Formats: sequence, C-alpha cells, structure tokens
Amino acid sequence: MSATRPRALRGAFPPGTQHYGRSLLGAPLIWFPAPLADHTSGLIIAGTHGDENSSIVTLSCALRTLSPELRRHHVVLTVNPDGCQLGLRANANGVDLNRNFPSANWKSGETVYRWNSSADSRDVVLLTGDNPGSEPESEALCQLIHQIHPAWVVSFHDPLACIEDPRHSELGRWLAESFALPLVGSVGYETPGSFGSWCNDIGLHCITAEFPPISSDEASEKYLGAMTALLRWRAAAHR
Ligand SMILES: C[C@H](N)C(=O)N[C@H](CCC(=O)O)C(=O)O
Ligand SMILES: N[C@H](CCC[C@H](N)C(=O)O)C(=O)O
Ligand SMILES: [Zn+2]
Repeated sequence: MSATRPRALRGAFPPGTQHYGRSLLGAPLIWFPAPLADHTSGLIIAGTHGDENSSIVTLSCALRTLSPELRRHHVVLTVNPDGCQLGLRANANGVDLNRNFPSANWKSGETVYRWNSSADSRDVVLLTGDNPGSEPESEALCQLIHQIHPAWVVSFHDPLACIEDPRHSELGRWLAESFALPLVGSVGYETPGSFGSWCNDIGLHCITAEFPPISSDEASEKYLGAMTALLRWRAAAHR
C-alpha cells in the first residue's frame, strides 16, 4: 500500500470532517479527526491568523496527499475562517485570536502587529477581546482540546521562520530538521493571551512552527514532504 495518494486524486479531501463550532460570521469550524487516533495523537493547527496562508495551504495539501488511513494526528486547517475569508489577521470583530486565549497572562485593550515583512515596527492595532476567550473561534478551540486531549499541539504561523519549542523536545528537533528552520526557545516578544500561553497554563506541550515569508505555491512544493510526514509522526520510543 502506498503512503500517498496519486496526484490526480489529491483534489478532494478524504471523508470524515467534523464540526466543533461556528465562527462569528457563522462559518463552520472544521476539524479532521485522526483515523489512527490513540493516546499519542497530537493536534496540528493553522490559520489562527487568516492572512497567513502558506501553512494553511501546505497543511491542506498534505491532508490530501497522505493516504488517510495512515494519519495519526488531528488537524484544524483554519482556526480563523472569517479572517481567511476577509484576508485579515484578526477575526471579524478585529480581535487577534492569538491574544484572546483565556491564559493567566491575557491583557485587555489593544495589541499590535507588523503590516508586512518590510515594516520595521509593529504599528497596526488590533484588539484582544472584551474578556479572555471572548471570541467564538478561541473558545471553541479550547473546548475541542478539552474534548480530545491531544498529546501535543503544533501551531503553524508565518513569516518568522523558526520552530519555537521551549522544551526543545524530540518533536521540536524533528520539525526544525525536517523544515530546515532554526529551533528557538521563544519567538522573542511577549504574546499575552496567546494559544501557547494557554497551553502552558494547562500543561499541554505547544510548538509554534513559523514558516518564512513564502508563497503558498512554493511552500506546497518545498514543505509538502515534511508536512505529510508530520501527519504520521511517531516518537522514536513508539516506532
Ligand atoms: C508580516 C506579518 N504580519 C508579521 O510579521 N507578523 C508578525 C507576527 C507573525 C505571526 O503572527 O505569525 C508580527 O506582527 O510580529
Ligand atoms: N507569531 C505568533 C507567535 C506565537 C507565539 C506562540 N508561543 C504562541 O504562544 O502562540 C504571534 O505573534 O501570535
Ligand atoms: Zn501568526
């Protein structure tokens, strides 16, 4: 049996998608449960920021490439579907979801981000939400995680070009090598209310994988092998 589907068949998703809620604008929040789920299964997410398309597209390509019965890990392709539809970092309320998770360090008020990779400062203003976890997209993701208890989460972003793993774990080292990106302990700035902060509070191992600034077209070529391998990754002790 081949590990990958022939390219002619990769246009459509394998069956088995499920919903875990609705976005502010009413879009379904979709996840792809792992056909080979067990206590070692992790969760792979992308699209917390709706303008970070290259990892969403590459993860989608990998889901459609790997023979579905070989997938060990759960997937959320787009945490923020309204942001994807609007071409926005934020959700439809103007909230940066990665500052809205109900972590102990959540901060009320405004947050800022960098317009694009040419900008030398973070000066574009977004909100963090009225309360920790106020947005339907962040709240629903927390509930999904409490339901499925993943062993770890890998959260894809761009364009900082690094693998952030405070634990420098086996999976973090594998990601750094497979995606040829530097392994770092921190992205280098404060992210109160971020997904990783919330994971840390609940003792869930979270690795943030930041693609470089790269088109979806190039990323779906350069990273397809690594992303497809991630979907069936196993720790050495379980191989
Ligand atoms: C160009 C892009 N908007 C950017 O550099 N953003 C970073 C955060 C990257 C991310 O959220 O993955 C920033 O604003 O610091
Ligand atoms: N570039 C991302 C970094 C996320 C850092 C990660 N450690 C997390 O907590 O989600 C951001 O500015 O939201
Ligand atoms: Zn991001």
